[in-house]
Amino acid sequence: LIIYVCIRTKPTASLHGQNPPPGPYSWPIIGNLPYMLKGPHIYFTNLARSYGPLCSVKLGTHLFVIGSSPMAATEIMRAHDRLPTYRWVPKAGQDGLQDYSLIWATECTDHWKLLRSLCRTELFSAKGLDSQSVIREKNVEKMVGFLKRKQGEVVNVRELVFATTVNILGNICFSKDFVGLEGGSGGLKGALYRLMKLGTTPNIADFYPWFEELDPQGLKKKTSEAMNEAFSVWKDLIKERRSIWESKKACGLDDLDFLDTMIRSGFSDLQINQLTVELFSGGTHSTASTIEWALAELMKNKQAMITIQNELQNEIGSTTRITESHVSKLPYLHACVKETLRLHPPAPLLHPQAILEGSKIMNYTVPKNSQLIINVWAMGRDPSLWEDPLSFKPERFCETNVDFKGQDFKFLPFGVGRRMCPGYPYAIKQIHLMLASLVQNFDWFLPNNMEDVFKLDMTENFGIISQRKKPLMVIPKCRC
Ligand code: HEM
Repeated sequence: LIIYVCIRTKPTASLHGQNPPPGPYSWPIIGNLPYMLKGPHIYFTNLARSYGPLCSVKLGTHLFVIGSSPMAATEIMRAHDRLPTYRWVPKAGQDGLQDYSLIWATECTDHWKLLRSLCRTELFSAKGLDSQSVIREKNVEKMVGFLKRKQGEVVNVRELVFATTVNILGNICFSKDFVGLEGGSGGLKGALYRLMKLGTTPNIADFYPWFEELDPQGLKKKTSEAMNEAFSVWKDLIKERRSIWESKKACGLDDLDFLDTMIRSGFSDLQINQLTVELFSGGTHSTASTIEWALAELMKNKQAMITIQNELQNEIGSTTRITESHVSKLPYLHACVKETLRLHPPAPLLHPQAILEGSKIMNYTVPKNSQLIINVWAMGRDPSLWEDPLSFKPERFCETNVDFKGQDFKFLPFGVGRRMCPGYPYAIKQIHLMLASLVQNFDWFLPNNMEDVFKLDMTENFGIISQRKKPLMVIPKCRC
C-alpha cells in the first residue's frame, strides 16, 4: 500500500528549479496536512507571519498559494482575470450536477451566467428586494414574538435565526414556511444542517484525488442523500405549480414567487432543485452565523450594545416595530455588522480556484494547477491594516468609507470579482433588520451567571461556513 501511495502521489505542480512563493518544509505524501488541525485559516495566517503575504503550502498532492494582504489579493485577482482557471469543488459535492450549479460551477459557463443574472434581476435587484421586505418583516416579527414568549428561558440564537432565515427564503422561493421556530431537526432544516456538517468534514479525497472513486469516508454518498432529502421537501410543490402554470400563463398573472419565475424561465426540475438548494445552503447558515457573532460581540462589549440601543431609541423609539425603511437611519448598526464581518467572516478563505497555466505572481513563479486562495480572515486581523485589530470597535467603520462591495481589498467578506456573492444586498438587509430587532426588543443574559459575559467562549469552527464552536445560548429579557 505504501509503495502504491508513493507512486500515485505525484505532485500536481512541480517546483523544481523555480522560485515558488516561500513556504514551510512539506513532508512526503502528506505535505503540511497535519498542521491544519486548528483550522486552515489560522495555519495560513501564521504562515503569512513567517513567510510573507504570498506563501505556498503543500496539502496532499496539491500546492496551495495563499495571499494574505490587499496587494497579494489584488495580484491573485489579476491572475484569475488573465489566466484560465477553474473553481475547486469539494469531491463530496461532485455529484454530476455541476452543469446546473451556481456555487459549484467550475467555470463561468453560459448557464452560470444565466443563473447569476436571474438571481441578480429577480432576487437581489433593488426592485426584487423591495418586494420581499414584507416577507422579511413578517418573519422577523414572528421571531420577536417567539422570543417574547420565551422570556427568561435559555434560547439557542443560531437555531432560531437560522429557522427564520429558512422561512424567509422559503416564502420568497415557494411561498411557504418550511420549519417551525420551536426546534426539531427533520425536513429541510435537517438536510441543510447535514450539508453544512458534511462540508465541514475534511475529506481525504480532496487532497488525494485518486481516492475520489473509493469515497472512503462515504461523504459523497451522504451529501447526495442530504441533497435528495432537501429536494423531496419541495418536490410536490413544483409538481403542483407546474400543473397550474399553463392556466396562470394564459391569464397573464404575475409571478407569485421565485418558483414561478424559474418555471417561466423554462427550468427543469433538476435545475430548480439545484439552484434552490444552493440558495438555501449559501444564504441561511452565513446570515445566521453573522447575527450570532454580532450578538455575542455586543454582549461582550457593553458600550457598543448601549450605543446601538441608544441609536435605535433615538431614531425609532422603543415600541415602534422596526421596518426595513428605518434601517438606513442607523449608521452605528451598519458599523456593528461590518465589524462583525471583519472579525468573523463566514467564508474565511476565498476563491479556491486553480490556474491552468503557470504564472508570475508578485515576482514568484506559481506553477500550473496551483490552487489560489485569499485569506480574508488574516486580513481582517492584520495590525498593519487595522488599529487594535482583535478588539470589537464598530467606531472604526463610522470614520471611514471602507465597504464590503469588493473594492476594498482589505475587507472582502463577500468576496470579489466575478464570483463575488450575488446575495450580499439581500444578506445585509436581512442581517440589519434581524439584529436591530433583537437588540431593540431584548436585553440578553448568559445562563447561570449574568456577569459572566467576559468568559463567553468566542472559539470558532472552520467549515464551508465558519461558525461559533459553541452555539450562543442566552436568555432574552423584554425591554418593553
Ligand atoms: C453574511 C452573509 C453572506 C456572506 C458573508 C456570503 C459570502 C459569500 C462568499 C465569500 C462567496 C464566494 C465568493 C468567492 O468565491 O469569491 C459567496 C458566494 C455565493 N453566495 Fe454568498 N454570502 C452571504 C449570504 C448569501 C445569501 C443570503 C445568498 C443567497 C440567498 C448567497 C448566495 C451566494 C451564491 C449563490 C454564491 C455563489 C456565487 C458564484 O459562485 O457565482 N450568499 N458568498
